[in-house]
Amino acid sequence: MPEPISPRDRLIVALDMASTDEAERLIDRIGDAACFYKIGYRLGYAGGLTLAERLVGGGHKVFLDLKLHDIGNTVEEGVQSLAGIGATFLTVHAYPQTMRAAAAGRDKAGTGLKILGVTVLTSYDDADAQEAGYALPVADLVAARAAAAAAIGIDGIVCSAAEAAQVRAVIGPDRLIVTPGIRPAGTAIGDQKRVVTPAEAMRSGVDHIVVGRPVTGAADPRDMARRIVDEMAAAL
Ligand SMILES: O=C(O)c1cc(=O)[nH]c(=O)n1[C@@H]1O[C@H](COP(=O)(O)O)[C@@H](O)[C@H]1O
Repeated sequence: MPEPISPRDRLIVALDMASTDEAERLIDRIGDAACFYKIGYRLGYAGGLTLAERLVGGGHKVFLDLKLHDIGNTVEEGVQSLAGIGATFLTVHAYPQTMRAAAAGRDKAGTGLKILGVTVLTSYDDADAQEAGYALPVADLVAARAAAAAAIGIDGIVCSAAEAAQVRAVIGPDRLIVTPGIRPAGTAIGDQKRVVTPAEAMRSGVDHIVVGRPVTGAADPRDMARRIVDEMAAAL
């Protein structure tokens, strides 16, 4: 069975900010209320990879959310380059060829970096999936991609907590489930469609939740991070 994860380690704050200065100011304000940060497109393309190394050096955990998807050789080599940063997680889109290449890059690098397969984005509902050419309902597509990820040896799955129970049944107890689309009660949903509260996510067997705007846009981000951690702790 996997090691127990503390409620604070379960919260991953998405640093979707325009600059590393802005991100570092937010991390200072949050203080010890969080220790795990996600760097995605916005910050990653604005100096975020250098910040990632600094954060790892300072004892934080980092999730590189770069959602790689390309020909196999490019993905494998990209993963090998990123593995040296010392991040805990890296995302790739959950297409079998892409996941096999990412697993090969991870294994060649041997740094302990874990690969997460992004199944179906939490901003998609069934109509969005249909528009993109998929006949399956989102939940079935998520389960199929999670099964492929597990068979390939991917370390964890990104999906909505709404599908966590179905995904857990497919991937077993040892792989991770990481869920964005988290909205504490009373916070704005924005462009997300498959949203779940922190407590519901814990009750459905999720390992980590990713929270961006509800924390980064809060009047008091430290207080919001603490409330989310407390809500998870009470639900576990
Ligand atoms: O891979 C991700 O992290 C991700 C996958 C997904 O399906 N949905 C999703 O929202 N994300 C990311 O999770 C974060 C959610 O941010 P908020 O909607 O502001 O909480 C963003 O940085 C997204 O890029």
